[in-house]
Amino acid sequence: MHVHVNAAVSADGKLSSRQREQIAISGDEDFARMETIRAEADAVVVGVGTVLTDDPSLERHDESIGSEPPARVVADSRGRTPTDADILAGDRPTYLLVSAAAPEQRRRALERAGATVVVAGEDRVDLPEAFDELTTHGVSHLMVEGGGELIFSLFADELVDELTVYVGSMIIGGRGAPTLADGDGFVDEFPTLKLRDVSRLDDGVVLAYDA
Ligand SMILES: NC(=O)C1=CN([C@@H]2O[C@H](COP(=O)(O)OP(=O)(O)OC[C@H]3O[C@@H](n4cnc5c(N)ncnc54)[C@H](O)[C@@H]3O)[C@@H](O)[C@H]2O)C=CC1
Ligand SMILES: Nc1nc(O)c(N)c(N[C@@H]2O[C@H](COP(=O)(O)O)[C@@H](O)[C@H]2O)n1
Repeated sequence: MHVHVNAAVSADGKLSSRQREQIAISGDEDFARMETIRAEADAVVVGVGTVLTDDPSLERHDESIGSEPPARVVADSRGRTPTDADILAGDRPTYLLVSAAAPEQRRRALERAGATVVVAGEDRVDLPEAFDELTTHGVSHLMVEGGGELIFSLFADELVDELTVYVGSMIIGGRGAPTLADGDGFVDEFPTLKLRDVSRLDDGVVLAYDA
């Protein structure tokens, strides 16, 4: 499976503010670029932290791009996704990746709301195992939109093939504000990237890396 992480950060590396509400860091051109990456993907994944704060639809907003809208995926160890979340609306498949710690009642509620529940891992979603399961559902190109906890785990599990980051011209600040890769952080054996391209967009830059 090809895994492409795409996100937007402020000039000081934040995904959002300490209040964790959604902030438009991207301008119109970068949101359009994000749409083209969504259109190339078989599925788009976010962590449940992003579902709880942003309630994204992961819709293709511009229907002229691409043919088949991507499926939606949430990494959600305990099945905390609300059953009325936008990510469950409509007919496209939604895969809820949960761990064995997700209460049976929550799993059933999410299935009733239309999700396909994939169990992988004991206490936390085992991402390599869950992604293997997604390939059996036809997902060979996966876009990751965030947030920082999920992105860190993907680097820790060496699952990332490609990273594109829009760096917007604003400062958000705050030691508790999410960054591109949060989690426990690396103290050695830092993942290294190969810079492939740098381009100006809106009032910022897009950095494209191979991982
Ligand atoms: N600027 C941007 O491009 C984007 C910004 N965001 C922002 O990111 C913030 C949310 O990010 P986070 O709080 O970091 O949450 P997150 O979206 O990364 O979700 C983390 C949650 O995912 C679940 N999870 C299951 N298995 C996991 C695993 N193996 N590794 C890691 N997590 C796993 C856990 O319940 C964990 O708490 C929000 O403020 C949102 O607005 C989110 C997406 C894009
Ligand atoms: N690429 C990007 N730039 C920003 O400035 C952002 N705030 C985000 N946030 C993420 O975009 C997604 C929006 O989803 P919907 O269009 O509502 O489906 C979602 O993943 C946000 O967290 N991204």
